[in-house]
Amino acid sequence: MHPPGADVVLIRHGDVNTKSNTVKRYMEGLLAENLEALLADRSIPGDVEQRWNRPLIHTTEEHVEAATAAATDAFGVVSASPALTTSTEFDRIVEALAEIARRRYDGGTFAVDARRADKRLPYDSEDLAREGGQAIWDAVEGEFEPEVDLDDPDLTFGVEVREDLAFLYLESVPGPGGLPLGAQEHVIAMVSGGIDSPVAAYEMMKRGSPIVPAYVDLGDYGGVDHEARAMETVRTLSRYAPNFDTQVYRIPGGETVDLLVREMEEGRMLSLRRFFYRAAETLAELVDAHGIVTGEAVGQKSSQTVQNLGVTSRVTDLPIHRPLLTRDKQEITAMAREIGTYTDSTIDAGCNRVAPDRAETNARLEPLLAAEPDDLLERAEEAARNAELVEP
Ligand SMILES: Nc1ncnc2c1ncn2[C@@H]1O[C@H](COP(=O)(O)OP(=O)(O)OP(=O)(O)O)[C@@H](O)[C@H]1O
Repeated sequence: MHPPGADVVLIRHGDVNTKSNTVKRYMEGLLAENLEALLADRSIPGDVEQRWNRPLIHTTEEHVEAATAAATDAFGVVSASPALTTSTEFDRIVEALAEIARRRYDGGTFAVDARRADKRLPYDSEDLAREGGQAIWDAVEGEFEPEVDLDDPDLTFGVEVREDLAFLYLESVPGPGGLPLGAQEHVIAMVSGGIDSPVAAYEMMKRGSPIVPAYVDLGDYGGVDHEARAMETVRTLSRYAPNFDTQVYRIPGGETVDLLVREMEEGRMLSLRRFFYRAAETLAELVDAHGIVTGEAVGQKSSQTVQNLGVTSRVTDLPIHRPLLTRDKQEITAMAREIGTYTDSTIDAGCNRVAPDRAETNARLEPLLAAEPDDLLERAEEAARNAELVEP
């Protein structure tokens, strides 16, 4: 809910503030660029201004909620508030609080949360909270019995006074937090048609790494539905990163999967993982990416036991980032719903169809290498070099 006449979105960042001044300025610049791109992509009119130590979006009341929603999709943003700008004059702020109360406060408890950045102003935040609170009380008293609750109010009147402007707001909408996209180097995001991998990719984006999505075409074991689902999730992720390229590298894996199914039983899934990781490593070299991200979690599948992750990971020197490593499926599913990548389609395709009846859970490297096709890794490297770049 925004105050009547709201004309600005106040944006707060968190981890960016822990950086040195030079790094902070750089990251704030990235955040401003990303915010501009999000607004443009969604056709929301608004100007991003880099003021004090945080960005503002100047817009109109008609667009202030949409601009707030766009801002809280930007990585690095901890929260955003649609706000009304006033002068820093004490009486003007108090009067504006009373006006907001008349229009927006219709029962329950309230509190005033006032902050003053400029200590040279002739009043302090306690003066604002006291006089502002009284003005709010007086404004609504004829309609209902107002009540103050400083611990857990139903409605908080936020006031932030800066050097030459004050901002009044009624809510702080949470954003993802993290760091602005582009603050870290690219990583290869292994995306399947499943629930987990898009969430894992999102988590890396949240820490500032743009993704290079890679999908391994599993031939008859994948299929158009499987691929379509992977592409759809990448499209959803790209909405968070409109100024970054999210075309997908489709890596041909059908023939290798057929070979593994024909020639291997227990260790099949582990050799398939080794194929995936080596292909991702080769692709990373080609596109200058610096890591691989997957949706794996300890114990979620037989290929994801601690031993098996240990054995399969040795095929690459690149770090394999697994942001979901310790998460429960329920938690991952809830997150997928929140970021919009969840699909409840239950097509039986992908790695599940490749899995043998009796899968290895406690692999050792030497027997696995002895059992898998001799040219598995050459196949992976070649597949990555032959990857096709497709629009998601
Ligand atoms: N066809 C594929 N193309 C690219 N990466 C894949 C593919 N299949 C699996 N992966 C990667 O390997 C990880 C583990 O594979 P797993 O068999 O658990 O996938 P899934 O259950 O089909 O999908 P998800 O893990 O996304 O829910 C995935 O999270 C993903 O990062």
